[in-house]
Amino acid sequence: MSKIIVRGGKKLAGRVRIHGAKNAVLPIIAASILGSEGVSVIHDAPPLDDVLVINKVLESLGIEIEYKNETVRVNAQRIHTYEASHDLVRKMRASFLVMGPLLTRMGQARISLPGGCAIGTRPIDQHLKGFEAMGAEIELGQGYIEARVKGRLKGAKIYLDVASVGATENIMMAAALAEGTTLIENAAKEPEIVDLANYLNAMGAKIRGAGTGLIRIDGVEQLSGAAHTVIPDRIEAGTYMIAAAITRSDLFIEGAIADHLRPVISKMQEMGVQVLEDENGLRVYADRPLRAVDVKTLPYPGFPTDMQSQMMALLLVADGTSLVTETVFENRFMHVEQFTNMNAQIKVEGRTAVISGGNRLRGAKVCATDLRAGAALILAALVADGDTEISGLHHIDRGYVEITEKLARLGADIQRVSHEIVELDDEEQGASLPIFAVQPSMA
Ligand SMILES: CC(=O)N[C@H]1[C@@H](OP(=O)(O)OP(=O)(O)OC[C@H]2O[C@@H](n3ccc(=O)[nH]c3=O)[C@H](O)[C@@H]2O)O[C@H](CO)[C@@H](O)[C@@H]1O
Ligand SMILES: C=C(OP(=O)(O)O)C(=O)O
Repeated sequence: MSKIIVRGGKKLAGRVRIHGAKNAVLPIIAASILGSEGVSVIHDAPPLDDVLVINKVLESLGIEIEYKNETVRVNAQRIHTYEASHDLVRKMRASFLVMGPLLTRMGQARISLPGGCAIGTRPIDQHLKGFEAMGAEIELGQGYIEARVKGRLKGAKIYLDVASVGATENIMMAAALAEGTTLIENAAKEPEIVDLANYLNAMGAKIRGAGTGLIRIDGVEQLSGAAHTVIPDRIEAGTYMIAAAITRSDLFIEGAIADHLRPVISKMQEMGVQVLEDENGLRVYADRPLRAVDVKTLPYPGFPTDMQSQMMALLLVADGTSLVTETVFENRFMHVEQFTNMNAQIKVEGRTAVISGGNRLRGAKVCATDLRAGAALILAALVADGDTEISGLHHIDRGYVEITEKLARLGADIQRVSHEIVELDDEEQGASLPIFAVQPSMA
């Protein structure tokens, strides 16, 4: 078992490079399934566990994948099966994004029910409603979903009951090879949807309106592999913006796109954080006391749910009482209990957390209960008194490239240690003792 140990109290300084967006690259790799000619070359694919999983899902379908130097090459000319391996799909919710591409390309897809962070029930009814509207027959088996269509999917008008990111992406990919025109109404507007549409259009698709609530897809008969560079990760960028503010430091967040971060920038400015926009990124510094603010998560362009826990960490050090309301996922306050272990004062009332800022945070043993909760605990630990030990790192590894090394390079006192069993010989003790070994830093 690995842990991150942070000794709080250090100022940070310097530049941090933002990697490609996890939530953009996963659907883009899934969309590569659609390319029946040529090869796709996807640049700025971040080295994350989730990227390795989606690559393996494609490999298990018989697709050729090569992943080197943050570039994924996908040759999907031949596909051997329409069934995605259960072991891989259960590891990551985004694996379900292969359903739309497989169904439209092969006429059939069989996928296990997806896993993912335990932040809510996360149904897939809107994805299935879209496929059915396009003529697919859906069968729900024990632990899997099978979809079939005779001939090609047919374009349809699909109104999403919730502006789901995944459903918009899955339906957009399925519709790209459907016969006729598909309209997605109440579509999600996230930048990752736009990135996916740009990639699909580079493959030969005809998609307009991505980034608005109405997306029009004119189906084509064939798509080919294409080159694409993934957008920078707005959630990773937002996390480092908060690292700058919470430690009262001055950081340059290289590659951050201000337009993708409007709600985060404006909330931080409302708190008194300085954010300066530059064509190469954002400079963020905090040189005055921080004010409490209220935050409500919403679909884009609202405040992102994936930044809620990190923002809560920042509100813990602000003067006054803040309200954080989570409207996207019904179970995304698991970090509250962990923050409380660090001496934070938070009360949860339904979907709202009431945060009494200004309590001195104390180092503690805490656990990352999901990906962003893990990042938020690291942020709080940067300013806590004493040492904080964070476990549950498999969550953090899904979405942050070298977070320990990046923060250490900026000046944080942070290290990752792995728990190993070391055999001592008879003379020493005659027993196995666990020790913590510091992993070699990439810094
Ligand atoms: C890999 C990826 O891109 N993950 C992101 C994606 O997840 P994901 O695509 O799973 O999130 P959705 O936008 O689909 O979910 C939003 C809300 O819609 C509900 N819903 C969704 C689908 C459906 O068929 N029925 C339904 O009711 C969900 O339960 C949730 O309450 O968007 C979320 C919301 O910005 C982010 O937190 C995740 O980081
Ligand atoms: C919830 C997240 O990811 P996923 O949808 O892959 O679980 C996230 O990126 O914060």
